[in-house]
Amino acid sequence: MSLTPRDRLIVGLDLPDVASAEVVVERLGEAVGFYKVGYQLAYAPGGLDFARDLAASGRQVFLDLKLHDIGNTVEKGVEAAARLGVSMLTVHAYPQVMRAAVRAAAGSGLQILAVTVLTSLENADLAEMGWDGGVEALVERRVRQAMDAGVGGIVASAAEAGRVRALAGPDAAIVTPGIRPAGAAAGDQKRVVAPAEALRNGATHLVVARPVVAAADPLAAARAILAEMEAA
Ligand SMILES: O=C(O)c1cc(=O)[nH]c(=O)n1[C@@H]1O[C@H](COP(=O)(O)O)[C@@H](O)[C@H]1O
Repeated sequence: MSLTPRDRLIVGLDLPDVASAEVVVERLGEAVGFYKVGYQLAYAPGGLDFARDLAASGRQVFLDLKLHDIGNTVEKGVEAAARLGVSMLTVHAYPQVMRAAVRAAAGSGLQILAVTVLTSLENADLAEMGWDGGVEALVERRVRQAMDAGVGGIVASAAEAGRVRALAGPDAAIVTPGIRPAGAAAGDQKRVVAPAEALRNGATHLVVARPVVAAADPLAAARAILAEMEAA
């Protein structure tokens, strides 16, 4: 079954509290059916209950907690997240972490996504962290390790989506943040790609937060992105 732009657009609810998130979800109405709840909202009072209720209301929810801890802690955390009824959960793409997450999610319907190299990083940032091989080589290494661990989806920049597809095979989800429509401010993102180009590169899902939730008219912003995706 082929996915529509509406199935592929994930709006990041990077907002300070549940009340603000409810306003945005209400305004976006039927136009958007897939939301991401990340640090800011998840750690706000009621944030995880909101994620659970949003999933129960029929929306798909991507819980973006980017777990990275010892295996036992990751396992227990993933088991608890699976009980919220969300569709996707991120972990950092370290082999031990990914294996623990995949083990814990087995049979639950929760898809584990491996965050390869954050879209806010470029080669100089990786060198500062002790990796001199550059972004592409590190993404490739982590995609291979993610597939070995049995992870179902990859988070990377859409700039690397073609390479990710070649390594991850036909079934993996390729979830790409750092999406910027023409003219939108990059902010702290360094590896940015426009919506249509991201799809052409092979991304299965586009994660967009500020260009929608910080827009004066979030519905108009989301519709413009969906139209661009439709034209891809
Ligand atoms: O895992 C993520 O969702 C993620 C991974 C990554 O490499 N880069 C990245 O920006 N994200 C998230 O995607 C969203 C992008 O937000 P905007 O830059 O406002 O569109 C944020 O909520 C980030 O936490």
